Amino acid sequence: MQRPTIDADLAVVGFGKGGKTLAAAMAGRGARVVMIEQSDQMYGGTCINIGCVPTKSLIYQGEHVDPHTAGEESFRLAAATTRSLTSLMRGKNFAMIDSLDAATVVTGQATFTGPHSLVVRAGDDELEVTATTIVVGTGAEPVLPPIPGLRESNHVVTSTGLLGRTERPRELVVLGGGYVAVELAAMHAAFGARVTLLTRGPRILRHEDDDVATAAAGILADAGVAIRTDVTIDSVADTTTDDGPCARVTYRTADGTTDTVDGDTVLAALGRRPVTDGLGLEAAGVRTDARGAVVVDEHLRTSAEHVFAVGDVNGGPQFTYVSLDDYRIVLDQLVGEGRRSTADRRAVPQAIFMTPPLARVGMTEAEARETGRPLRVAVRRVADMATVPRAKIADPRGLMKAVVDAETDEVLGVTMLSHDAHETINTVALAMRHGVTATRLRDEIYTHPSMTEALNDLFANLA
Ligand SMILES: Cc1cc2nc3c(=O)[nH]c(=O)nc-3n(C[C@H](O)[C@H](O)[C@H](O)COP(=O)(O)OP(=O)(O)OC[C@H]3O[C@@H](n4cnc5c(N)ncnc54)[C@H](O)[C@@H]3O)c2cc1C
Ligand SMILES: NC(=O)c1ccc[n+]([C@@H]2O[C@H](COP(=O)([O-])OP(=O)(O)OC[C@H]3O[C@@H](n4cnc5c(N)ncnc54)[C@H](O)[C@@H]3O)[C@@H](O)[C@H]2O)c1
Repeated sequence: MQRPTIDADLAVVGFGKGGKTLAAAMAGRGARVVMIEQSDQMYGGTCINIGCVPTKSLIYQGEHVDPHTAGEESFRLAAATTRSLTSLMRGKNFAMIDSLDAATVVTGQATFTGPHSLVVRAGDDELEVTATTIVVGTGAEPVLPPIPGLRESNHVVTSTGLLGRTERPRELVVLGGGYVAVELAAMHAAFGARVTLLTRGPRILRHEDDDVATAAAGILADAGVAIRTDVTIDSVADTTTDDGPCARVTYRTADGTTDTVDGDTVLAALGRRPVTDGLGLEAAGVRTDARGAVVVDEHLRTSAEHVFAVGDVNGGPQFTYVSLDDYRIVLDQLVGEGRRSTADRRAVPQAIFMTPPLARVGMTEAEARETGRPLRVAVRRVADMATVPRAKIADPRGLMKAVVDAETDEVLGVTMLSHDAHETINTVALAMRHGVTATRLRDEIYTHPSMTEALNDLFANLA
């Protein structure tokens, strides 16, 4: 029997930030758009359902735990609020596309069958979608390295499994020292879980300078996260102790000693890789690289002229706002002047939502030193900055760091581990993008009291 077919101007695979925004923009211009999403629990993509929104909701609520309520109960309430929030946003996202006359949302898993055709499967149902232009926005998924017992354990979860929990873990073991590991370790500690974090390098947050990562680790330790560095994870095995069923993680430390830690929950936060398996990209002539990422040019065009890839799947930085910028590039290709490109991206900021948050734009000091440029560097403890009284009341922890070219006065990078850092960093990023010098940032007028005014102090202390 022949499959039913829909013909469209644009087919988008994956309801993530870049894909959905493009689908809405194109359908709004009257193009016939088919938006394909494999799960009815994922309208809106990773960020809304299993990424930024649930983590940030739980982190925020963890920062405001009622001291009179037990941690488990606070967590239960926070999880329920978070679930309502993601469910509301999922519904709104579905409606945003579904309500457009020119758009059709199809729920099922898409696979390429030819350069311009996809089959979408949901159970026994199959639908063929043909389109002039196809955009792949299938995101990324957690990596589970071949550590013996990791996949087999009943207690190991990825961020998706952990964020789906309504009960707080009693003893959480976190494997990894990056974004997901730090955010979820800090959040669970704030709700009173016992948390142990195992990381393979000499410190967490391997992309940051030593002084910054050490300060962040100190804050996490004070918040109750036990951090073990230079660890090699040997195995995970399910067992039962006096506390009940759990997983035992066996690891080696730098001096070769073997140790173990038990957790009723073990979070594998060991990186995320692009989702391209089973997409049938070869049928469309779309190439992938060794990591499975779709290979794209600076306009996000793949090796097939009419197929684009946006978001995590194209191997770029894994952030929602980068996926959004990918949308702008593809829209410009489809209906604009075709000038916008990934090469335009400068000073893209990032933030890890521990408490206080850690945000950076541009280079670390270590990266800047590698360029061989003459540098001036300022490192200031927030507690020593006379200009941030509000932070002294709210949260005096952390430090700020600026790295500047000593000859040109160009700001090369700023790191903030401080109250409101995720907001303040955007001002610095904008300044860097528009060539505002360190001296100008030092002498600008900022509101008082605010964290931004700390820039007066930071840039006055370059040495
Ligand atoms: C725990 C966590 C916290 C995060 N926090 C932040 C944060 O605070 N800030 C930030 O900027 N970024 C954060 N990120 C990263 C951010 O979520 C991602 O970079 C972003 O969501 C990627 O969007 P995307 O457009 O690539 O697609 P995604 O949003 O990943 O969407 C891809 C969609 O494609 C669907 N799909 C896959 N294969 C198929 C198929 N064959 N057929 C049909 N549909 C398919 C999937 O179901 C999914 O819905 C976080 C990530 C995680 C995991
Ligand atoms: N606030 C945010 O913007 C935010 C929050 C969460 C996630 N994200 C995005 O999602 C991406 C994925 O997050 P993530 O934390 O999973 O990845 P990550 O790349 O940030 O960290 C991965 C960690 O796993 C460790 N690791 C990898 N393989 C290992 C192994 N075999 N043994 C031991 N350790 C190993 C690495 O050393 C690192 O510490 C991030 O890079 C980020 O782009 C962003």
